[in-house]
Amino acid sequence: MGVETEFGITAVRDGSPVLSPEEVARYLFRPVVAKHRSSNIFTPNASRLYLDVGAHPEYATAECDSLTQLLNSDKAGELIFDRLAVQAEAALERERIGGEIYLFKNNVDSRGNSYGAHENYLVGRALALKPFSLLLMPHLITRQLICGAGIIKNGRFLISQRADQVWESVSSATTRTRPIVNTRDEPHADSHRFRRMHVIVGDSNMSEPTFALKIGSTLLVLEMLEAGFDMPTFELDNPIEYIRDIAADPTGRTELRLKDGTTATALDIQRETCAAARRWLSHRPDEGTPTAELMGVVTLWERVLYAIETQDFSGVDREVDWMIKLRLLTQFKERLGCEWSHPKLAQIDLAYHDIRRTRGLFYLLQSKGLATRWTTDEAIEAAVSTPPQTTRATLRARFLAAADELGAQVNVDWVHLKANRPEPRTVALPDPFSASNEAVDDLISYMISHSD
Ligand SMILES: Nc1ncnc2c1ncn2[C@@H]1O[C@H](COP(=O)(O)OP(=O)(O)OP(=O)(O)O)[C@@H](O)[C@H]1O
Ligand SMILES: [Mg+2]
Repeated sequence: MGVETEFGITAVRDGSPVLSPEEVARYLFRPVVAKHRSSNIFTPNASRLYLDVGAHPEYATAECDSLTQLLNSDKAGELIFDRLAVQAEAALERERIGGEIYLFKNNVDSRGNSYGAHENYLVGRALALKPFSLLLMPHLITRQLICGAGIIKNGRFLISQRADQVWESVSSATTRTRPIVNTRDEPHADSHRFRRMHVIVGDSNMSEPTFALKIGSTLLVLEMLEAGFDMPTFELDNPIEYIRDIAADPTGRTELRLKDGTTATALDIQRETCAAARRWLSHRPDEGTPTAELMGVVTLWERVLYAIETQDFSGVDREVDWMIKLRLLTQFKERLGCEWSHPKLAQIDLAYHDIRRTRGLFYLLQSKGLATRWTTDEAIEAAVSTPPQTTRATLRARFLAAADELGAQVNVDWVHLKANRPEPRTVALPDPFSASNEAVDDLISYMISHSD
């Protein structure tokens, strides 16, 4: 699995923006470009940092094979960017521009532009992607109840940011029509054995337990579908039609029409999916994400659905992003006696996603114990410099570290490691689960023996 996150960026001095977001992003990437002569690189933890044209710096985690490992890598990306932001602030200061840099881990900017949080799940090649994606669809459109990040939009509170931004269920395009599952066939692995399921409907999460719910629940559904486990199938008439209605309804009571003429609510779909996942736990092979970890996911999932059913969020409003945010916003709304459209509330909504640990509202809540943890600062810090040890990411990291030490010229992508000198030599890593490889050892020896 891997998660790609695009960030919003701005620099502010004396309350007003300085420089365009594109320019701020270039300041952010300056040390990266100085070292690598590129703004598209792999980091020592084997993840990818990327600045496309435009203003949304992206971090794509290394390949992970368990949930908490993935969470740590994702959170490490925030730290990597935050540290670059601190360096960029110093550069702005030196150049007498000044200002503080803000990086937002959200999905919609103040002008309504949307940017993504993409989830990648490896599945077997034997599955036909389109029917499989359709089976996954009921979960993907209703899971916002458990893992939405919340947003104020057009004078009301919605539970998900991305729900408003997708227009199709399954397709190969990412920008034109924005499908929920992207079928572009780029497995970044042996294409005879594997597929990469690219899910682009999720919100970026600040809360650790919410991230665990988003990834963990989807992983469990994928596992059940791949294993042919007996789970409820909801054949929706037109899934995409409902995604926005569900986002606007924190009660989960939105009724969805099924192909057989009956209806089910979003909450029904979540409850039955979660119940199947609970049963699956005692059948699944205990590999990849440990069953004990997924047990924690299912237990939280059940608690969140119960809170939605009873409309008493108090038991989980430190764990689910949209509930944490709703609670905070409601306090301010009552204090101000204002409508949802009040600009102060929009400001709070945005500040929730500020990744600076000492400034962002989410992190201030977390430091006060008002947002529960799933992992630890130590584990996240370790993931800044250390790759996942159980996937090919560890080979990439070793190769990059050796090249860095030797000053050797190399090129790397998800599948390939290439030493450029004296003669170009490439090693392919088509199996993401393979964490040792003699050819990589040989390639490193080759670099060592030809270093000056
Ligand atoms: N075989 C695989 N199965 C699942 N995930 C994978 C696999 N190989 C790589 N990944 C993950 O997929 C993500 C790829 O990120 P990247 O941003 O490079 O994706 P992309 O969709 O190919 O490209 P782009 O964002 O440039 O369109 C990473 O998080 C990586 O860990
Ligand atoms: Mg990407």
